[in-house]
Amino acid sequence: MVWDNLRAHHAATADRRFETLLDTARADDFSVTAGEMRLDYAKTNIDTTARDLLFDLLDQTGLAAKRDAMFTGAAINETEGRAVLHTALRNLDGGPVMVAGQDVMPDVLATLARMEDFARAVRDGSIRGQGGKITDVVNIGIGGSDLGPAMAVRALAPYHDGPRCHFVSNVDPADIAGVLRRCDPATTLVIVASKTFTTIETMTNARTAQAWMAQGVSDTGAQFAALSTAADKTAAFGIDASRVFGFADWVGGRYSLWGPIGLSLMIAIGPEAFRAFLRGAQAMDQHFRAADWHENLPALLALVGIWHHQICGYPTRAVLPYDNNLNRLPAYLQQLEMESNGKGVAMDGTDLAVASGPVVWGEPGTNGQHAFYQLIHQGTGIVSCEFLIAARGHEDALHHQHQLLVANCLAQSEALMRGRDLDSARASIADKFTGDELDRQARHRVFTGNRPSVTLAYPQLTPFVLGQIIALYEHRVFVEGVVLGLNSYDQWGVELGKELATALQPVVEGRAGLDGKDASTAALVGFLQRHGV
Ligand SMILES: O=P(O)(O)OC[C@H]1O[C@](O)(CO)[C@@H](O)[C@@H]1O
Repeated sequence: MVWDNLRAHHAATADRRFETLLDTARADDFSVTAGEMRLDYAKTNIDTTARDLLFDLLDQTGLAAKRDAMFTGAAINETEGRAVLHTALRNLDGGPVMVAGQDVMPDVLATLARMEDFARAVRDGSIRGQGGKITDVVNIGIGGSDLGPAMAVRALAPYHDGPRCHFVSNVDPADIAGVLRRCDPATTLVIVASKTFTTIETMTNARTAQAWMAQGVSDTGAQFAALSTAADKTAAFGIDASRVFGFADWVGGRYSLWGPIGLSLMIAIGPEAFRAFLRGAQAMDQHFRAADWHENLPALLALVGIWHHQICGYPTRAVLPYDNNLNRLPAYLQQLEMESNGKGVAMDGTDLAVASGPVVWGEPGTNGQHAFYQLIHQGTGIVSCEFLIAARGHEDALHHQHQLLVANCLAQSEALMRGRDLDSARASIADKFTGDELDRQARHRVFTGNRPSVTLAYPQLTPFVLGQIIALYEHRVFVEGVVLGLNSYDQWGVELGKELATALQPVVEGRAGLDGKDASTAALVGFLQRHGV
């Protein structure tokens, strides 16, 4: 019923120019400030009727109760029978969080303290490589065991005062070979990051790194650490328990940056800055739990997303950070959002009644402006855009460049909204063309406008603010998942490809025949074999 009402309201208002709604009152009403961040969603076609209906969706799905169930350790990941408690990893005050009758916080805080001791020792040289102080850290992991720390180390580059950090994820040997070539085994720490410690890409790369390390040092294990839930497997790999940082199955891979998977980040920026990062996320958790939906950043961001994708039917969402250090954020959010909400089956096993989550993509501004913004402004489809912008960068001496960056960010959302009509297009080139040619040329310069965007603004990309931003997106994914009625915390959709790859490996290597393979795959294997695979 609410969905129908939303669709009907969209149909009735779709042709309206939403710019006409915009005045000072709307700019204030359709933006929310929480902590240090401001989310502006005034440049959308959402009006108060649409917004009220969207709030009805939240009530209809019982969001408040489901949110509380998540924070208090209920097994809301129903297909795997697990709690979802990445929030416990940043519960720095240590108030009890119960899972199956047991408080998980003592273990969480003890692991955090062990990570801090380890990170400090690597940073100050009391844990050394066999050739001296650790100069390089190589994190080997994939998916959530890579994207989070890789994104955050990049994002917090201005705070990076520890050893160099490298990230190896792809099973393509070009990835690890390129990194190891730049490192000295005698002063490198290899961190094998894998929740399961079975992921074939990670384990293959870890063995390659082990062999590389053996060429340079006598005790390879002494320069390895592991981040995993599987203590038996890390021991079998030869990593001493004192260098293994474990976590529980209630931390999903794509939500794991806050705990041991964040070790490379902690080594890079130091334990104090890492705590500030956790505190930022914790502040967002507290906001999400306490704020009324009208003032609730994650809820509002989720509702804007639902309006644009499930109601308006815009197929993709572009994340456009005007913050170069967030250049891995779109990739990080691709996993967070698409692995969480890219599902066609509802929690109860029935087909999803509405569209699953959107395609998420993006690049930092201003680079994207000179690449794909053409389509965003004049393509036949509409892309909902999400801009991120800091008031200040970290390059004080170049603040004028930062101001130019800000101007570009604001100009884009304005251009998307306003567009340029035929008359102004004509006027802009009236000195160059006349008659029919003027008309023809002018049409190419028309921007339809009326294209929506939201802007997330913050003072500066500090560890605290980054923590807030990432937790905001995590909770947005949660809200969207609840409203869509699916389980955001499993990822069965990645399994089939893994199984088939395992079966195809001996075929590719020529140790097994092509029996049962389809004609296209067989022909491709044949081509690659003839060319030396
Ligand atoms: O940390 P692991 O167990 O190696 O898994 C890596 C990634 O693989 C996935 O399970 C998907 O294949 C992700 O969800 C996860 O982040």
